Amino acid sequence: MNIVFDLDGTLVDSAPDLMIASNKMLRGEGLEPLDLATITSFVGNGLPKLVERVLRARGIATSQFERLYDEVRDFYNAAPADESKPMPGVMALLDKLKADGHRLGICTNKPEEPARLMLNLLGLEPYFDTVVGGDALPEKKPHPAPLNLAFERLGPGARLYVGDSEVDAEVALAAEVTFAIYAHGYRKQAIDGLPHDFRFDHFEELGPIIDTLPEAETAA
Ligand SMILES: O=C(O)COP(=O)(O)O
Ligand SMILES: [Mg+2]
Repeated sequence: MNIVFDLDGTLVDSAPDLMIASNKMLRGEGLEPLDLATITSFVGNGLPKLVERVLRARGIATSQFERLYDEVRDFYNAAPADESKPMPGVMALLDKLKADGHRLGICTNKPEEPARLMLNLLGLEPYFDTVVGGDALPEKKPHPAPLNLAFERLGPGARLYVGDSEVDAEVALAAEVTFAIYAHGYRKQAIDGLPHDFRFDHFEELGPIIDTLPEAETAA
């Protein structure tokens, strides 16, 4: 079947490098760094939105956005995977899914350039037939267009989306695809309040869930 994954907080614990890039920018402005929990709470709506939230948290005028966004982006593109790691069990799951013949894709709100760099540095890129980044289309998740594009690129077949956040629950609903939510990502609300078909606490639980899904039917 066709399986599309979210990236930050789902496949990869990526917040540490987002924090480092943001804090390099803040240090350059003579401002205090932000901690990991704060930066983690800013992830999920794309890098421009994260930078916007960083500026707001440190009382920086929005007129400075373009210059400071470029700084964070350049710091991040230079080191997107120094401290970031695949979530526990991800590599074993991807090996199994590839061996079982599934087609895999990524739909992330992270811009495509750092997304691909990070995947490459972590050895994840070969598993994926497509990567749709947050700057691939004018719309970002939770708009269904990027997720639909990822599935269209994978071709016909049953569809499963795997993500970690409010944004992912919303986009799955909008795109009318089966949704599995990872319980230990960057979500802010309780899982029970988010629409989902499956939840899992460890990636070793996801293989058996996928094995129960019908292969043939094409999602609407
Ligand atoms: O907010 C981001 O930049 C990326 O987040 P996502 O991979 O969870 O979509
Ligand atoms: Mg995510």
